[in-house]
Amino acid sequence: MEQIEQLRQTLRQYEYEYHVLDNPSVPDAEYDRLMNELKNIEWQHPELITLDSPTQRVGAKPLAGFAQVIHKIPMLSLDNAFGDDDLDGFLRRIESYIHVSSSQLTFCCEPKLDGLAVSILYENGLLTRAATRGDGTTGEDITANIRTIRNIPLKLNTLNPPARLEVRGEVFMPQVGFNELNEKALAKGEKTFANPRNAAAGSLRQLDPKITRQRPLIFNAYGIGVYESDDELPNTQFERLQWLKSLGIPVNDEICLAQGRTALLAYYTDIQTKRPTLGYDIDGTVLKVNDIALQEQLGFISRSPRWAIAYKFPAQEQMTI
Ligand SMILES: Cc1ccc(Cn2cc(C(N)=O)ccc2=O)c(C)c1
Repeated sequence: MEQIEQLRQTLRQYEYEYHVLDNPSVPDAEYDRLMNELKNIEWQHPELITLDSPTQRVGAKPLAGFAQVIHKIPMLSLDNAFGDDDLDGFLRRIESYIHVSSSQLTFCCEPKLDGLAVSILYENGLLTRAATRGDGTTGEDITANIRTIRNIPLKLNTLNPPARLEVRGEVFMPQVGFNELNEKALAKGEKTFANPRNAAAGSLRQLDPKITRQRPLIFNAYGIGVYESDDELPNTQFERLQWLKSLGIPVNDEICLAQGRTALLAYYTDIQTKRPTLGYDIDGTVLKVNDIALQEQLGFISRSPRWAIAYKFPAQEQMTI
């Protein structure tokens, strides 16, 4: 591999360690030195610049507007009729539909991140397009802004990438970053955001990626949309998320498997207990039937899946300031 690609791969590895594993192997100054070295080489030889170079995270100029993106596979939102249902209603519907006791069913359980759902498309391993959920069918093209989020890889960490992989997940802003952003905005007499979710939404809807780049945004994947490859995907939700992780895509650390009602309640309670210490806003948990074939058999009730609910916490009493 030629020297410049070796340098890029090293920088990708350092970014992965720092932004995804939160465990850098080199000091910031060393990363900075190598990044400046790459920038100099590309400055002298612009013809060598590639879409997936670590230097290509910030778009050149602000957009005039956002193009529309049609989602081939609708992006569902769990906040609908059956979304935040009670657990027993959810389990009963499954049992009566596929005649299996819920005590025999394994669920993939994850925290319900309070951010913005996005779709990120990788073609032959390169990040080529990203979009908001929008109304589930039509979203906005926010590729330039998504490329600035440091824990989102511009290139998948695999020697044989799928022809097409659409990664779905949540972009959110940690509470510390949110508070710092609002303090800075106050100091500059700019508008502040009501909560981290609004701050994340506002940051992704910036027409200038240089502004988005300065916002402390984090991405966590929770699913797969379009997939085109000679290889099959794993058969369960949990294994698919592990596979995404192996490609360098960040997945939340609180995701676990639980079998049966008691284990589901234990997960729900565990996350509720952890909630104040996570460092980011969540508004409950998302419980999904783990087996993909079962998910497909269960399908959807009108627009909401029979195989998943957002099992949310009681609304928190509003802060009185
Ligand atoms: C000057 C400078 C450069 C880089 C960083 C943060 N950081 C560090 C690494 C690293 N150590 O592998 C990788 C990516 C990255 O973004 C800071 C805070 C300041």
